Amino acid sequence: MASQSPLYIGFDLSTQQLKGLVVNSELKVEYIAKFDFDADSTGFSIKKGVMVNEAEHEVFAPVALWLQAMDTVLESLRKQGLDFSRVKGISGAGQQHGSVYWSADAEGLLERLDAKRSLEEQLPGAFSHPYSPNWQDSSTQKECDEFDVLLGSPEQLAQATGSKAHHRFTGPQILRFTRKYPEVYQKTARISLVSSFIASLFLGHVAPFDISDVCGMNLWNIKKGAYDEEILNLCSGKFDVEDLKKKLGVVYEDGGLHLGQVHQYYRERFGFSADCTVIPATGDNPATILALPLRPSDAMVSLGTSTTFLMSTPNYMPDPATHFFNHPTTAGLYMFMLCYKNGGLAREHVRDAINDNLKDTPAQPWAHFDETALSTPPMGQQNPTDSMKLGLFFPRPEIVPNLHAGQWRFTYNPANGDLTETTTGWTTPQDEARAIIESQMLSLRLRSRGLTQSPGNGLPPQPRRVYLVGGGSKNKAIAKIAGEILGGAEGVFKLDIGDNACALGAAYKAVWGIERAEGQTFENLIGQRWREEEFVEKIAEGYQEGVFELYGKAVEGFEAMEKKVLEGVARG
Ligand SMILES: Nc1ncnc2c1ncn2[C@@H]1O[C@H](COP(=O)(O)OP(=O)(O)O)[C@@H](O)[C@H]1O
Ligand SMILES: O=C(CO)[C@@H](O)[C@H](O)COP(=O)(O)O
Repeated sequence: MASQSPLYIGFDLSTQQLKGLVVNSELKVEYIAKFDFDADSTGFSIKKGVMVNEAEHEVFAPVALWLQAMDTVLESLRKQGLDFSRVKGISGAGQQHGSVYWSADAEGLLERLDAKRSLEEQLPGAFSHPYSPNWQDSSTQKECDEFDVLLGSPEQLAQATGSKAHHRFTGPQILRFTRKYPEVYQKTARISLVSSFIASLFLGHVAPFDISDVCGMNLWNIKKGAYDEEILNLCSGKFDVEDLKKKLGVVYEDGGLHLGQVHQYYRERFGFSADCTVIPATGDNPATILALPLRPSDAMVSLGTSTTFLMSTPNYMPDPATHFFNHPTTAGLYMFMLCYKNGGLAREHVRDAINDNLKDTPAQPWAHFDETALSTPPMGQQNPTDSMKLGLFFPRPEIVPNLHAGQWRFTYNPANGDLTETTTGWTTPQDEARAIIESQMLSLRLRSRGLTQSPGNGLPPQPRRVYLVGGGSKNKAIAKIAGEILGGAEGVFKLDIGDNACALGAAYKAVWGIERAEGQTFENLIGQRWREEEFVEKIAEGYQEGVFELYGKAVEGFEAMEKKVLEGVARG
């Protein structure tokens, strides 16, 4: 007899793909389906999941693409044999900050979904605007300046909302939308985040924002646990602030809240049962920290399209250089985050340059990149007295630090502090394989050092463990260099489910939302069911005496290099 034990689905709607991942109550993965936006979609002029308007620094994605993806992922799960009637809970993870603009017809269209037709066929009329601004967008400098001065300074905005103003954050994006598309804004009935958009599809009506993902808007006052009225007032532009509040909707504190039963459409079309419950979907980064029982001393590095550095902490210490979010499940905890726009795609540029230079693209496209990175000594120093090679590699405008696109190469002598912008001594592109990984990891170490402590035994401050997740976590060369720079008293680890961490975290959120006992925390429930030896794998050494300290010196040079580049840009 077929098993009737419960199953839970986590969707991950990220920049380049939609995944659906199904786990059982024992946290074991049973099914995975993936829709790659570039490779699998039809009818959209996208590249790497997005469209670009260079003239205005806009980056956006067609919402209908995500409907096509959802139709296909559900079909694929059906074809794999998933018995949807066993699914008791659905949650999701959405690329953060993106906004979806629903029309006045949306609620009716969602409510009346016809099981004989796909979502893509039925929902185009549900959107007042066909595109969702993407987190890589940098069109909102003017709006960010207005947000940053509103409460007095970027520091004060960060105190209130967890972050200073950022181009991609939804508040500045909405303000720009009111200016660029005033008529469309007026006709917009509701605004969703990508996370609440996923929940809305399954509920059959517009879902509330999630308590963690709402912190990616620059609108939510984290300490007050409410929208910041003054900021909302700015965000509504020339329009009525009360109307904006209606568009945004209420926010509930409980990340495991039962939002409602899955809509009839999914029962009829796929065979979901009537007691399948929708749990709030959260951001892809908050969902990533739910993929394991993360301890405050651990760090996660997500190597997706963006690179992000994540920690779970009870200390709310906002700073304009970093982000704090409410923890997606546990009141009193926060997620600390650094986010880099030039992550996976910037590494791919160097990878492609190396393959072009060798006139060879191997079946495993990263093979030459990895070999080159590993055969280059730390910071390109053939001898300890050589200068270190340090660089910044930003094919797109960067978030950390806020810099325009460009490449900068330096040499740094730690003995006398001599720092020179030069390409002399650099062999391009070979030296860049190691240099780009080092550049990304040194920036993480520089900006997270205030949060790390000594793990004991006289070791310098560093994470207990570094977990790598996202597409790049498959790469052992990156893992090795990450361990040398970031440390990790116990080593560098990756999850057994490879690059599906955020879909997994979303599925675990659904397990917790449905199966938790009264008052049981996420950490407690997942911790009890967690099988360390099955679920994680050590992929590289962490702390190595000597090289960690050498990179400590490189951090000083890296900090000085960034300062010099920023000063140069400010001078024009
Ligand atoms: N073997 C590999 N080595 C390094 N990077 C990789 C490898 N495989 C995939 N990637 C990177 O992973 C990125 C996609 O990561 P993923 O987490 O799936 O993306 P997202 O969640 O942002 O849509 C790609 O841009 C690619 O650069
Ligand atoms: O903007 C951020 C976080 O602030 C990005 O991390 C997005 O959330 C997209 O993530 P990926 O598609 O790279 O996973």
